[in-house]
Amino acid sequence: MYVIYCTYKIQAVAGAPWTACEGSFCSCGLTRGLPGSVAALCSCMFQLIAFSFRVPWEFLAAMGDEGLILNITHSPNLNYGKKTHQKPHGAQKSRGNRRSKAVKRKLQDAGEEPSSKRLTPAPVPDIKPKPGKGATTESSQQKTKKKRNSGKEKEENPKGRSSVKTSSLFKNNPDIPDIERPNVKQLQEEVFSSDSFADLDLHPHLVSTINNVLGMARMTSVQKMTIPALLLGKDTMVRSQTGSGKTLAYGIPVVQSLQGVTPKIQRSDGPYALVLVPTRELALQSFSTIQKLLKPFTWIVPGVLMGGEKRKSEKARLRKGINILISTPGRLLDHIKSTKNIHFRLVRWLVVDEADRILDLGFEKDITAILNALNSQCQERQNVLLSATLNQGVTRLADISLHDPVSVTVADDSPCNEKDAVKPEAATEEPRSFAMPGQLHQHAVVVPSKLKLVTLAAFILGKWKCKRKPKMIVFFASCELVEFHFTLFGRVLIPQTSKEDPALFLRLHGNMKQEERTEVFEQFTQADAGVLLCTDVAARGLDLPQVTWIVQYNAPVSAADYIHRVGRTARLGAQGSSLLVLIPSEAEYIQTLAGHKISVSEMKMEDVLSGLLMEDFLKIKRVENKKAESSGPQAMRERATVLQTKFEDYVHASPDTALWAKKALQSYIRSYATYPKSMKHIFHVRSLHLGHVAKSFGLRDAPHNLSQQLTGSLKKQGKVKQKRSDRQKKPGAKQRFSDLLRSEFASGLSPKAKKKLKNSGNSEEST
Ligand SMILES: Nc1ncnc2c1ncn2[C@@H]1O[C@H](COP(=O)(O)OP(=O)(O)OP(=O)(O)O)[C@@H](O)[C@H]1O
Repeated sequence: MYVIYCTYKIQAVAGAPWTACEGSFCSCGLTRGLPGSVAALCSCMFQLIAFSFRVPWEFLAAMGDEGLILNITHSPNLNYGKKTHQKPHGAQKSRGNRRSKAVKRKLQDAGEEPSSKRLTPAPVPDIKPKPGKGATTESSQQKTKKKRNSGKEKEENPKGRSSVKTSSLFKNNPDIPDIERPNVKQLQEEVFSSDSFADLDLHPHLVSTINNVLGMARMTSVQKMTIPALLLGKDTMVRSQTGSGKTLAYGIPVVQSLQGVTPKIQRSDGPYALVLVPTRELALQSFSTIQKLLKPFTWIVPGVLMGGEKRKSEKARLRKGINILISTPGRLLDHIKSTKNIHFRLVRWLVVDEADRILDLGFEKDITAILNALNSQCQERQNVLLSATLNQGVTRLADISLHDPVSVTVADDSPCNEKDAVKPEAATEEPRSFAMPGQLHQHAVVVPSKLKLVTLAAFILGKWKCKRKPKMIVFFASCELVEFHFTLFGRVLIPQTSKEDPALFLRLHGNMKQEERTEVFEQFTQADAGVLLCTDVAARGLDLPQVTWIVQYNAPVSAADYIHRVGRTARLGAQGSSLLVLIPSEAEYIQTLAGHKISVSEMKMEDVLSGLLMEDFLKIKRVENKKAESSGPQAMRERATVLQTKFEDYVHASPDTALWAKKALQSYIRSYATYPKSMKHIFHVRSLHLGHVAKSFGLRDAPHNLSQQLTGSLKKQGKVKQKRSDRQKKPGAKQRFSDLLRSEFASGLSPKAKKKLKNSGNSEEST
């Protein structure tokens, strides 16, 4: 009775949980090796002795902390500089430790880091793929854990130190490797030529439209080289840097040739020119440029066909007649198969813009079918292929579509540049180097996974504080990732930016309805500042004016994609900057880029995070007149931790939001699995630390079973592959699984499109 009384007293006096005292004594080795109940009894006795001899509670608590078994709420927080205590030898075999070892094992199974300060070692819930189930699956144990955790996060300790405990953001991170930056001389192009459009043999009304409606006087280099070749009737392959004016390079000759057709073109004649582009937004943009050029030639009717629009209204427009038809390949093929009125008898031009991308997406079959339909109805035709990154795939397309082509390449690819270039193995995949805009300042920042989310947020907030607000595009690997960050930033960051001028976040991806996509595209085009979160759907061809920053939060799958993404800024001689975010295991990617003559300079993570020092909402409130530090590495780390805690609080506010974050994490892992073989030595799922990656989704723990679920699905796919190969040779199931998961092109497909995708590997982009 006395023992119980004293124990009760200790608890009452010190407010300590019984288990904590037990932990303290167990950890100091006095009860080592004793069976559980005996150890507990002995612990009581030790407490009794401690109480009788007035052993200070701090001492007991310190012992408990040394043991690192159970959390006693006295420990100071944000102790970044302080070394962690070593576990006393005796603690190894204590009951508490035995239990924590099992938990560690479980967590390690799920990819979680073994955390020494975990409060309740309950396993975190599995990802439930079915929406809405999350709310019912949380066990009471987890709820208890959450309750305790949230108490821990918010607490202010009596010594006046703030307690931001959840995010040990700056501990246990891998070292950031020194970035070796090879001496790379990028390929450069002269953007403008000295020649004017009036120097060409064009219709005077066309020249005045270019000068007065489009406001252009001088030709760009690519226009100077391409337009004359096309006016001579040659098939042409055009490669020049992003934002160099390739649209007009083909648009002007097409309009010039069609306005001179005699007798005059009738709307009901149907198509004279066919322009194929990979995405809907690019279709709209190209349509708008052609429409402007046609201003003085009102009898020539342009039109656009693209996925997401109503087929019925497109059929009606086709019936009335479209003379310059701009389309995504899938939708055109759709009409070829199902629309009676479509014919190509009079087609004189075939233009394939972003030709390499169209083939990347697996449209080769569609393109071949379109070419067959064209060839069967018209023989005399001029063909043009264009891209900033023409590759071997396009050479194949050129073989089947071009006759004796002229090749236009603006960049000075002289051998003298070659000696500086580094050629890693991966470069053999894409043997050519491509020109980059000269005024583009490219940076890369290497950030541990745990800090990735706060670093991105810090970067956006830091730029938003600048005098000139940025117009920024942030690229992600999938629709789910775009949605996740759009919502998270909208909820956590927007309320904190100034009331008069809140950050404008927009998002664009393939899972959105077409009307919404078009609206966002137009809104961002017109905006002076804002942050567009998007997938690669916005990477190609889009001419969004005055974009100042490109951020690649997830590395692209190829150097070509890198070039097109960064090519959304620094267009036509303007200034622009880009930032590539990499985790330490991905740092080698910088050398791969160097192999393609792409030179990036390093930006330090600390410099990005220091942007948080300007954010008052991240100041830590301290009690007892202790002033929070407002500068220096410690203050920067504190604020990063506060921001991370805000993200975590939002994510863990309900089971639904937690489930939503887990799904985003899952999408990230899946997208990671789709990097091509040649890049797997850098981007391999195995090199990801799930526990750390989870932090970048505001999750406090790696979802249990995530890795099993993923390998499970791959194994399942593997079995399907095995069965298939028994029956017939088909493209690998794993490959198709990868294709399905890849970027936004794989998600949100209509059942019909999914079936199509299964059969041919095509994307919904063109349908
Ligand atoms: N001669 C010119 N003078 C001034 N501006 C021009 C000229 N030619 C094109 N532009 C403008 O340059 C911008 C980029 O043109 P465009 O989109 O055709 O580039 P691009 O080479 O197709 O880029 P990408 O490879 O990214 O698709 C557009 O805003 C266009 O209006």
